[in-house]
Amino acid sequence: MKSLSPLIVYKTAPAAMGYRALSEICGTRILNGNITLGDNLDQGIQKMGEAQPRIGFIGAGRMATALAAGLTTAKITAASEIIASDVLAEGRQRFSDTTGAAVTESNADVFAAAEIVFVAVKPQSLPSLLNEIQPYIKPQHLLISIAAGVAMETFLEVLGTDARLVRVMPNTPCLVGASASAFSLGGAATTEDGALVHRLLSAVGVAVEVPESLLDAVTGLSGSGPAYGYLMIEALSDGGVRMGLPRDIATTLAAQTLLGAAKMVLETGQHPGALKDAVTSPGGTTIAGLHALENGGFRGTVINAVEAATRRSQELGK
Ligand SMILES: NC(=O)C1=CN([C@@H]2O[C@H](COP(=O)(O)OP(=O)(O)OC[C@H]3O[C@@H](n4cnc5c(N)ncnc54)[C@H](OP(=O)(O)O)[C@@H]3O)[C@@H](O)[C@H]2O)C=CC1
Ligand SMILES: O=C(O)[C@@H]1CCC=N1
Repeated sequence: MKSLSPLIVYKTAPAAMGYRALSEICGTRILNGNITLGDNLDQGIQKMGEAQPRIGFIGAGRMATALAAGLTTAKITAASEIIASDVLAEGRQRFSDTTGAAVTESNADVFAAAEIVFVAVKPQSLPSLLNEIQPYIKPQHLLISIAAGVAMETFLEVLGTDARLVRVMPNTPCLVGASASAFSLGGAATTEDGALVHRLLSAVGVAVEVPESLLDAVTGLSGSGPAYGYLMIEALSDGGVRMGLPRDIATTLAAQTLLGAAKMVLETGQHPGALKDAVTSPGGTTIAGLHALENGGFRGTVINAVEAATRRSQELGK
């Protein structure tokens, strides 16, 4: 048996996976604050080197929780390989209850334990946060900002252009493996970093790389978009209730109808207009409903929504 401090294990493990992962492989006991590892330490360290680096979240709010839960459900990483910090006790509690992962009050703990660090605080909290975390960022860290609107230039002004930085705009359906994300590489991020981010995001949905100049538009469309979808589902359900359907049946039919329409677009590759035409019989029910939507300015309203959210994203970065 060998006895090592947690720090030594971190330094020994090639991918800094953390001693909990190593302990799962080797079998350990904790004695007087030291970890006692089994004889198969070398084998354990080798397995850790082949595995996914540990993932940290600064800010354990709604988006971080959805991402962490989605990643563990997708089995891209284990809950034991995730750590999150938050200034709010209730945020930490919700994160650990939902994901089973470790939480801490200390942002420094996250950088000590993880190689991939998601910055998941609100854009307004970023200026002070960046100054706080600047000393913790080492060459082994890959930083992933999910903050709406905040350009990578703002990060790099504080952190230096040597920082490996990726900006991502995810959305909350990553919780159920159905997110739509876009990302851009910045700073000293490598193509391997881009491949890693693509792999993580693809595990919880669809991921595309775009120039950073398009990320505000992505925010206005898919970052905020789940809320537009929920509004549409709620409104459809209200319509069904108005026409006499029980609420639970109306909501199920509304949600499944939008899910089905989305799958038809993604899986048939047909234009949404052609799919709409296939539902619309001459003189039938659908054209009556579509006419009412067009009279209400449906398309213009949705376009305005994406434009307004994009403009707000641009403002948040200033
Ligand atoms: N929610 C969404 O659907 C999406 C959100 N995003 C982006 O993700 C980021 C997080 O959003 P969301 O999860 O909704 O926000 P939340 O407010 O739910 O989570 C952020 C958490 O970080 C905490 N926090 C603030 N400052 C610090 C700090 N210095 N150290 C540690 N924790 C801190 C906040 O506490 P406190 O409340 O006290 O500030 C809060 O608990 C935002 O930048 C947003 O633009 C991107 C895509 C979609
Ligand atoms: O509302 C917001 O600002 C965040 C960014 C995208 C979705 N939610």
